[in-house]
Amino acid sequence: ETLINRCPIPHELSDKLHVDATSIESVSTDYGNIVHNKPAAVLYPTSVQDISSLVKASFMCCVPFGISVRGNGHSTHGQDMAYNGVVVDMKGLRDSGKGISIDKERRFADVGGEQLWIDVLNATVKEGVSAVSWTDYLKLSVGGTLSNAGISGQAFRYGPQISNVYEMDVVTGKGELLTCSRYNNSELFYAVLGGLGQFGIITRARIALDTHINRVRWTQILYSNFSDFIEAEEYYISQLSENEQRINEISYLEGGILFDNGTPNNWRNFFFPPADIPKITSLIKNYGIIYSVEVATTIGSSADKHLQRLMEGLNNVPEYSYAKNVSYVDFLTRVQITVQKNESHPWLNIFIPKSGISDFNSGVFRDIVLKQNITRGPVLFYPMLRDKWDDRMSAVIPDEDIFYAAGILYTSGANDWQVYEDQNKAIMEFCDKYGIEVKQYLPNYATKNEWITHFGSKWATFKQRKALFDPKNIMSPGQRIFNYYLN
Ligand SMILES: Cc1cc2nc3c(=O)[nH]c(=O)nc-3n(C[C@H](O)[C@H](O)[C@H](O)COP(=O)(O)OP(=O)(O)OC[C@H]3O[C@@H](n4cnc5c(N)ncnc54)[C@H](O)[C@@H]3O)c2cc1C
Repeated sequence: ETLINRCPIPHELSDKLHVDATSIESVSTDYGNIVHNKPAAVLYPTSVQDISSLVKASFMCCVPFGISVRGNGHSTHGQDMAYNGVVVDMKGLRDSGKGISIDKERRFADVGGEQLWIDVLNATVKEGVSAVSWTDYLKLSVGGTLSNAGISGQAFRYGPQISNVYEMDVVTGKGELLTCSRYNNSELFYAVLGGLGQFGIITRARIALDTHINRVRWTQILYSNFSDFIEAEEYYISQLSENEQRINEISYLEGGILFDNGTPNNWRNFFFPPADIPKITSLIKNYGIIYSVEVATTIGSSADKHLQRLMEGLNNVPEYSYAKNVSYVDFLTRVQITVQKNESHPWLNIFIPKSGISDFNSGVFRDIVLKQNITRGPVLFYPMLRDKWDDRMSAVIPDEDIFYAAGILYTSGANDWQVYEDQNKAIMEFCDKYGIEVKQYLPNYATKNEWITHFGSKWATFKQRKALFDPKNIMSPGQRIFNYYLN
């Protein structure tokens, strides 16, 4: 018998709660294809009221059942699952075709938590506006990225996506629907942003917009030397990070590490011209590792001016650079992914304090990743500024003004993901041994003590907020923070 059978479920949900094998299977795996957990049922809500009724039913029950939200299933370690509980598949709400409303004058969009960023982009661009902070890949749900942070090459300037939210509607772990912002129910607002789904379900977020820029210059500059690469990245962000007015200017910067593991056009739709690929491949073979700075700027803007300096060279001239002009929509949709059925994705995403990046380069990129030579997939490495994040939010970042986001985005066969997880473990152990205080992004831990260490000084507040908004530990059990013993 499953827990849900012991709880009275409101009559109006009976058609929307599915227990058939196809529905159960569809939410028992995720992008990672590593963890597989079956829920007792899947809810396909057609209204916010459905979500609230379900959470209330669990909350009122003597033995509550766990409830997870599946935005678009792009977790890598079962964070979106609910063993023996109920998964709320937000697809149900998305299918209703509503959920994005734009206020062009006041520069914001009210967006359902179930909406995908690609749909937000398409809807806003039609009105000549768009969001300021993005993720690399856009088939992610608004609720899913706001529960983590939502990062990409715009974050150094505009902050992560969680820094660009004005207001939200949230169904808490008690089933109440509350509106929250910095000024109203602020404790809930800060808890939910970066809160790993622990406090409730985001059903609406009010997102900051700016004028949509039609075209950008998209540039990639290659360095053979780590310090030149870092100097270039930090030069660019230091020139542009001030609170300049956001008008009419795009500036995006990400860094990547190129290994000799396939095509240097990894992940990106199309970047280097085919004729140049042999030259780039031989550069990589020559050096073992090539560092790449990828920039997008509004053509003719001050960002473009700083880019010119990079192309000409700071202390050293780059090995290679390539630029083309594209529409901003083409740029934002550059990451196109097709997933093969037998693939797993044991990804590791971490934030590294600036003081540790040089050791990280030699100890991790050179001594672990290059030597083991199992990494097939993009490796990202780019800087962020702490002051673009709000420390009152649940998201956890290193305690230094500049820190780097590293993403080691493996693709493995279905059965050999453990080899990659072992490499991830070796990376974390290296950082631990050399005192590099990294923080996992999209965190995944097996024990409560590891979670306590992860949250550090934020743990007490996180726990307090959990007691306030989800006192029965109903929400997002797949994250294994408060009910880690379940999976
Ligand atoms: C191919 C790919 C590319 C990615 N690129 C980026 C990137 O560039 N930048 C970046 O920051 N991240 C990136 N991610 C990570 C991604 O942001 C997270 O995995 C995110 O959780 C996925 O969104 P989703 O909608 O698929 O969430 P799901 O996997 O469906 O849900 C994950 C968890 O998020 C929480 N959640 C989801 N919806 C809600 C809601 N409405 N209310 C409250 N909590 C909710 C819940 O805890 C849920 O269990 C990428 C992931 C993949 C697979």
